Amino acid sequence: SSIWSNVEMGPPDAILGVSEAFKKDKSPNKMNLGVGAYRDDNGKPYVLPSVRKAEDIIRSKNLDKEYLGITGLAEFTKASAILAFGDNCDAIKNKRNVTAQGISGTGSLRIGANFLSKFYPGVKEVWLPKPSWGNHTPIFKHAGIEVKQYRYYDPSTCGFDAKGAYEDISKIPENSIILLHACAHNPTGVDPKPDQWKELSQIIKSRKLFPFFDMAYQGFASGNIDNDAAAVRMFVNEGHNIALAQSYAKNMGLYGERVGAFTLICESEEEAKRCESQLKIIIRPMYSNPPLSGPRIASTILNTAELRSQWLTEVKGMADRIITMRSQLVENLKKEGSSHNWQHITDQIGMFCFTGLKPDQVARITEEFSVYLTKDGRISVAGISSKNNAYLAHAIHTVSK
Ligand SMILES: Cc1ncc(COP(=O)(O)O)c(CN[C@](O)(C(=O)O)[C@@H](O)C(=O)O)c1O
Repeated sequence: SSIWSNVEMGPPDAILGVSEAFKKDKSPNKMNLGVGAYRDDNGKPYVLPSVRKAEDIIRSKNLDKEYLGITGLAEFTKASAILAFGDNCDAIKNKRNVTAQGISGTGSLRIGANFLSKFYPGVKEVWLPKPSWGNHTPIFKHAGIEVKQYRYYDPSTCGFDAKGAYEDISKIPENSIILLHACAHNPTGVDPKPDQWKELSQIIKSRKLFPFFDMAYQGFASGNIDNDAAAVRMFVNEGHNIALAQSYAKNMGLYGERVGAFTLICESEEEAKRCESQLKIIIRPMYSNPPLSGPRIASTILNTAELRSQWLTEVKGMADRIITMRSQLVENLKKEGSSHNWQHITDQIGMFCFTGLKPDQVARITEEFSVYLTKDGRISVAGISSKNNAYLAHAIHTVSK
């Protein structure tokens, strides 16, 4: 028998597999509402003009292609920490942060998970919201951290299960790790309100839990980078020394450039230096040093005043288009005569909408209308345009009446 005869065919990725099926569909009305990637109102991928301008600036500098250091491009990681924590964050001013460039959000989560697996002195279990981004579980498991869940989503309201979350988090064993989506929760689009974040901060402090924030949509959720980072900043101000994974895939449209950062807020600059040295020892045998071109783009945008403000209008433009698609979809569902309450479609925020469609309704809408979405009923709102919004409303109404 051949050397790999024991290797079984694995299942397609729950999210990326939807795009593969979409590509095979010949229907002229097909809609890909699977992967969380922004499309403009013509359904086309969108390269931000500020990104194109940054590329022109970089090209004119004729830079070399030398290796970056293990923790990446310093002008990128410094700017990334300021974007996340704000200009007047004491922890950043006192250099209590270690910020390393990661391979987008996934890679930043992964080096963080590996660091925690090796050095976290508490309970090596991470508590994810139920449901969470599908990739969170294998990222932590592959790093040797067990995964548990706390109640987060209430199917009866398609909203935040505050009571359930508070109850479950109050029972998490002390010194465990808790993962929090900073904004635009994936897959539900449901975010706690500011007063609910305050309550979560209190409970998490009382249980001595270690907060690991995943911020993959800063600016993309509300259209405002400060609003979207409010929970992260409030936690740091309340004294939590958090970990943070950032992604620039969505808010700068740098998907395939793989631009991200991992931050650890430490007790002191001296502790940050020790943690940085160990983070480098983890990264070096993993991929040695991170990619060059993406962080140069992000750093040029973040560190060039007029490009930064142009970028802010562009990311708000993306957020606004998504918000418009949500309200148009609710309007069109009303026009279809749907008797359901679709308020959650506009209450939810960010890239995704948890429609509440059941697996059999998801199967039907794909089969009969070539609308592609994940089995859990999550749709990527960016896949909707003013041209196919009514079609989608008709399809949803037909399978849900
Ligand atoms: C909460 C969350 N965290 C991290 C990431 C990582 O993203 P990246 O490594 O590309 O920076 C995603 C992307 N999730 C998806 O948008 C999605 O759920 O469709 C998609 O890109 C994916 O990879 O699944 C995410 O939704």
